[in-house]
Amino acid sequence: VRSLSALADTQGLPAPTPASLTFNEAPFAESYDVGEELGSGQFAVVYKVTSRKTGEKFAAKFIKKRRYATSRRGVPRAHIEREVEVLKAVGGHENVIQIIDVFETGNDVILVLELVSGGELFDHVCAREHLDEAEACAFIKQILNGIRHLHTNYVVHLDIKPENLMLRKKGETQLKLIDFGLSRHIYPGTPVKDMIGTPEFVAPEVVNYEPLSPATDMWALGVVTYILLSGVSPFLGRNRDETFCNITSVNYHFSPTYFGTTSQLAKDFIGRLFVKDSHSRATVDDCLNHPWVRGPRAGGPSD
Ligand SMILES: COc1cc(-c2ccc3ncc(-c4cccc([C@@H](O)NCCN(C)C)c4)n3n2)ccc1O
Repeated sequence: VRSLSALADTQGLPAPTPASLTFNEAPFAESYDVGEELGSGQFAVVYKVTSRKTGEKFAAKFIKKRRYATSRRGVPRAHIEREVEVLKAVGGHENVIQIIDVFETGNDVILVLELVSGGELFDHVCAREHLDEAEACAFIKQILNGIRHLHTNYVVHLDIKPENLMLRKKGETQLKLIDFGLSRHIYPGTPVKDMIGTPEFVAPEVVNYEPLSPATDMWALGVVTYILLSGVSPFLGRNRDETFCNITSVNYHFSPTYFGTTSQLAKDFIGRLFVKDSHSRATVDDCLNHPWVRGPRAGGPSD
């Protein structure tokens, strides 16, 4: 049996990184001063930090390590290593957050990341209720470029939603995809199944515990597009079960109340993503070539 690396070489796939990663064990406090808390999740806290050497500002995501295999607290090391591997594989794209360094302490793994200060796209949309088509299309094009970079590197994000899309700077429109905590490498021919993601954004294959793929991200992009244009969520029900039922039955509508002035092209773009069969769903390249995205007055209503 050839090694995974040799097999990867013949298929032109990126060679898998070694079984386990080692992280910088130099004291974090020797390199960075910790500033304000920016936000927190179930097992992670994000702080603004300052390089003691250069004075440059970064974000530092402190991920609580799971101490025992039987514990429900903290993140298993394999999941942390997977997130670091993915971030290293996709860094360097203008629409994807860049990892700078990784440290490890007794309780945490600390990801040092480029700092973005423009806030979440979610808040930007909420402040306006919804966006006009040209602004929504401009954001969607950036997200598509970021997703194309991921998918070209066999990475699937698996948690695309407005909260995980942040504006690089206040008053600017450049977006960065963050939070790769659920992301993973998925190679052709290696089925991956998992029940993960945020309910209102997950694709039918997630609900049905069927193989995940880059198409799973494309469904979520359809939900993001629908929300940017209308301010409402297409499949959200009164509870989780109703939401899942709406998703598996592809039960959505373009209500005139919210889509009365939306172009047919925009609705067609969304419709190509809300396709139950993941193999028939539009790919990131199909979307980048869609007339709504590429149109003569790209981003403006074209009908
Ligand atoms: C790489 O993974 C992540 C990166 C970041 C990240 C990276 C750069 C950066 N600059 C500023 C911030 C920031 C600013 C305010 C709040 C938060 C965060 O706690 N909430 C972001 C969205 N949330 C739903 C993940 C993060 N971040 N957050 C946040 C969560 C992650 O899981």
